[in-house]
Amino acid sequence: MSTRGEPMSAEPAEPAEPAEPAEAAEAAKAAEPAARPGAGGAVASRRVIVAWLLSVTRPVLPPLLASAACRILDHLAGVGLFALAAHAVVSCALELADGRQPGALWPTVLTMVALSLLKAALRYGEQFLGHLVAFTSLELLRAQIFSALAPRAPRVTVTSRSGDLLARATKDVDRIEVFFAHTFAPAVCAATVPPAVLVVIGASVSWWAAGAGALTLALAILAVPAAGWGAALASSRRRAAARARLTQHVTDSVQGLAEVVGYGRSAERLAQTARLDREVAAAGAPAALAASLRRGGIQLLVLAGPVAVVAAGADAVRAGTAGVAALAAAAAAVLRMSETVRGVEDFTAALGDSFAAAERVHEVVTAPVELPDGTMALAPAPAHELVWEQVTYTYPGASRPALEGVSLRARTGRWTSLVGASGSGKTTLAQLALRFDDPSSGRVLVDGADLRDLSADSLRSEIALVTQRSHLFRATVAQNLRLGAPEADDLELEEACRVACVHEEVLAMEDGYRTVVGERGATVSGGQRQRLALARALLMRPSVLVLDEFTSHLDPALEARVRESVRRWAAVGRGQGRPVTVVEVTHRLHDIAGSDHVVVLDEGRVVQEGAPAELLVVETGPLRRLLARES
Ligand SMILES: Nc1ncnc2c1ncn2[C@@H]1O[C@H](COP(=O)(O)OP(=O)(O)OP(=O)(O)O)[C@@H](O)[C@H]1O
Repeated sequence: MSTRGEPMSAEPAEPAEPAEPAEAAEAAKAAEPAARPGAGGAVASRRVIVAWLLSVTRPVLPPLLASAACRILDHLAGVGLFALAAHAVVSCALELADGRQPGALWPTVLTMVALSLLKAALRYGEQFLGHLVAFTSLELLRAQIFSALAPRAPRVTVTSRSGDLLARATKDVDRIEVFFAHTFAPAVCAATVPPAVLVVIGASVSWWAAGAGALTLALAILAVPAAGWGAALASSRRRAAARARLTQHVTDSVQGLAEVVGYGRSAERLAQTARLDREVAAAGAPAALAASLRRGGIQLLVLAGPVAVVAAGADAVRAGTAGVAALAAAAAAVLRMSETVRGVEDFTAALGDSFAAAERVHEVVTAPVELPDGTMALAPAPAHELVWEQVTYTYPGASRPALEGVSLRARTGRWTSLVGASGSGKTTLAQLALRFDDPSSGRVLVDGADLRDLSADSLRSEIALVTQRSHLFRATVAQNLRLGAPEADDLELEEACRVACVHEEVLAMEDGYRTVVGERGATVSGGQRQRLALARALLMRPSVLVLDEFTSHLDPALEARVRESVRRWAAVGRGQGRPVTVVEVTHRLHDIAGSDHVVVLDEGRVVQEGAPAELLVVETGPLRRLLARES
């Protein structure tokens, strides 16, 4: 429990400079590209990232190509407009200077109007198709993230920070939009429009003028954007990691709002948020500086381009092989290609962020599945036997095992209670039965089959887990109940709620079973949430029910009612005349009298087990010590 005066998180209270070791370690951990399974493996090379992003766009390749084609034609139309205008103006000026009446301008004006309309349509087409590609690709990316997380669930929730995963699935994915919407088409355009225009200039005006234009454009498109790219990418990576820490902190603060306010820590949390905000800004400063320098350099080259074209093409005019108006049109065309250059500059400035985000998402998508699904299906049965055989388990990153050499048996159709002091390993043992993770050594068996060999789907359709903190979604009561049994009808819903002793309370809610429970079940009481979670599990008609402190929020009278009701339900089970297997984790020792078998755990080991009647008469020993502590 946090007490006044101590900071609540690993992040220190203000002042934060210099960073404390704990904070530095935390920051380094967050900056690590692939700390845990939620993150993944090592950072992939840029080529791999680009290939992966392009592979994501495969289903949207036609609109992507169409968008690039629209941009190319749009830019060519822009160049044509500028060249036409420059040609017309200089021709008129020359004719006036010679004392002649300028020729009719309306064909030029009409052509320019037509080009402008075409340009507008092409621009709209490029934007529309580009964003269609981007949003479809982002949708595909999010689907990739969730399908990558699904086989790692629920382990990923044990080993990864939810705020970090949230940042990867939302903000990082959004940042990749730049790659899809603003990179491919500008890059293709920059690679095609200038060469095409320069060839026309070379053939119709002067190859020297074309060469001068090519030099300035090549420097503006290739050399300057590449300068400082490595440093900018490193800065973007640091900023992405800093943003993830900020998201983690804000998520934590919002989820723990009651504690933050209740313990008077609002100012401290705000100060920590402000510090993390400053870290984000500081991490991104080098990238911003590089972007400003690039912009200045490109601007200079873009303006130098027409001057260089005129200087290099002057000889052709003097030699009479090119006209002044044509040279002016060439200079205007090169000036107009600043739009093409700007496209490259824009995506270069944002690409660092986009790449850093893509790397973080790629880590999630390509992280190895640490719990490969088994191929055998667990055959449905009225009940199953669970066996933990010499199980040792250490949480990722933990220095000592939570369980050490635990062997125990939860017999078919019996009620087994796991008791022990806080931290003795009861929950870990229960979670291993649903394969939240694999034991570091030893095996967990269902009816003799190793969980590693069984498919997760078949396992989870037979075994249901009710925890003390079961999650309710922001959905109706009925939708929450149907999570594991979508086909259950209303009568079955009501029956499950009756067994969980919550039916009357649901009926009393504003819209009964259609009442929307707030995010994380915020609009129902802790006890109601527990009983709804119990009803949800019962609705699945499991043959093994794992109950982890499932009555911890209930008052003694209600708890006794619920327990009695669940015992009656368990005795009938799936209605095949045989009781289901129940494994219960409990602190409440007065409950164990109704169990068939009691296992006492201490510091990750089994220290006593037997029928309650045998254990309760023993005058000394672990259970007696626990009972003494309780009274
Ligand atoms: N995600 C985790 N990462 C690292 N260590 C963990 C994690 N979850 C639990 N532990 C540690 O594993 C040990 C066993 O925890 P477990 O939750 O299984 O105990 P428990 O007997 O169920 O405790 P309680 O009765 O308080 O719920 C404890 O030392 C705990 O600190």
